[in-house]
Amino acid sequence: MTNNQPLPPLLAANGLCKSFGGIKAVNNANITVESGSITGLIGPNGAGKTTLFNLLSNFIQPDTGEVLFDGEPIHNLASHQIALQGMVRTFQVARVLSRLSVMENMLLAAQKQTGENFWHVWLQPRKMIQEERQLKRKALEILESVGLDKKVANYAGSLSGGQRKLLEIARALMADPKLILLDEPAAGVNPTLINQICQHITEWRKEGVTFMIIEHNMDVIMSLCDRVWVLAEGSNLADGKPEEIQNNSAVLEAYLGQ
Ligand SMILES: Nc1ncnc2c1ncn2[C@@H]1O[C@H](COP(=O)(O)OP(=O)(O)OP(=O)(O)O)[C@@H](O)[C@H]1O
Repeated sequence: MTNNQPLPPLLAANGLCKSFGGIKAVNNANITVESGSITGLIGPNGAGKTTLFNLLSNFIQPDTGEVLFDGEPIHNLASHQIALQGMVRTFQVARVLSRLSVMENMLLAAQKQTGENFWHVWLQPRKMIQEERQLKRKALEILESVGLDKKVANYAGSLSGGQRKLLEIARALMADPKLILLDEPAAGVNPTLINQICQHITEWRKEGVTFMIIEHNMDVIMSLCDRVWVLAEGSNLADGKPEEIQNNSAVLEAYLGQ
């Protein structure tokens, strides 16, 4: 039997609203992210992009509307449960644990470790040690792929801004995510490192990771994304392929009118 039904989106936001006092930061926003895509989210400063990310990851609760991840509502799930389901995020200012080493930052992000359970530490110490070894190997592989393998023993706080962003993305990958929400991965990063980050994102997508990216750097958006959503004043302004968005007069007006 053939099944020609299109796959449901990996992430869907329906009618999201969020106000802070009198400010409607997100106002009836609708977004979908297809599995396997690199999806962009752009808009002028203050358009509501980060607030929308916070809602998509249930970091904050919407006033109205719902978010479905893999077809399931996420409003009752805590951040770690959402990560276990396969959605992780990074922040505009990378949130690494400065006083821990790069490796410790990576290991903390790993999911489903036997060692997380107190009784397993007592009952299965060998299994725990094996798992830790495997996790370290995995962490090292990911760190190698982003060029941070020489820094494993360094404090995360000693990394440059760009390297912290790489560490944050590397850490997100430790959770074997289906979807990573990246908040301005190129902001404050030098052009060489931006190119590297873009190459890594393309590689990871080939390996099956879906991305949603907020970014002000239009070269990054245009070169990476399959589809771009545009927010203005908290609401959907446009969505489409990068070249369609580039030539959309309403989008140009929203940016130029800033
Ligand atoms: N916690 C908060 N309390 C009050 N107002 C907020 C809060 N968070 C966001 N806002 C307001 O909501 C609006 C949208 O902000 P948001 O940070 O989501 O925009 P953005 O598109 O991510 O902006 P930028 O591109 O400048 O980062 C802004 O007017 C902002 O001042």
